Amino acid sequence: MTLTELARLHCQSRHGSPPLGSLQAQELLALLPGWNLADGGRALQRRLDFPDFQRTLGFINAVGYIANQQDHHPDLQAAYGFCELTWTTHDTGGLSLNDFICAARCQALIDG
Ligand SMILES: C[C@H](O)[C@H](O)[C@H]1CNC2=NC(N)=NC(=O)C2=N1
Repeated sequence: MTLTELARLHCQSRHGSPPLGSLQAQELLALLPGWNLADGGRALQRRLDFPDFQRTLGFINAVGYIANQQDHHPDLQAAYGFCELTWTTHDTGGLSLNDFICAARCQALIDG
């Protein structure tokens, strides 16, 4: 799979599914340069830096649009010039393909 193909997938309900294994997570992580696993492999994370608050907020709004469209929602930490995105799947207690799909869609916002 390529990053573009990953970003074209759609999130699905993961209720009752087990989290991804670490091998699958590592394979998907390889498609997303700049992203890291966090929380003992239960989350996917990236910090994005922006020159000002307006652009930080603009990015967060675009992420919010994706999250509502995909019904998959990130944990967000932000300040004037950065946003840290953390994707994890509450329904599985760890990572799912949904986290990688949403990270790829957010990455596409930056890469164009
Ligand atoms: C009912 C609804 O589809 C679920 O609660 C969705 C909503 N957004 C979600 N977001 C995240 N990050 N994990 C989930 O398991 C999740 N579940």
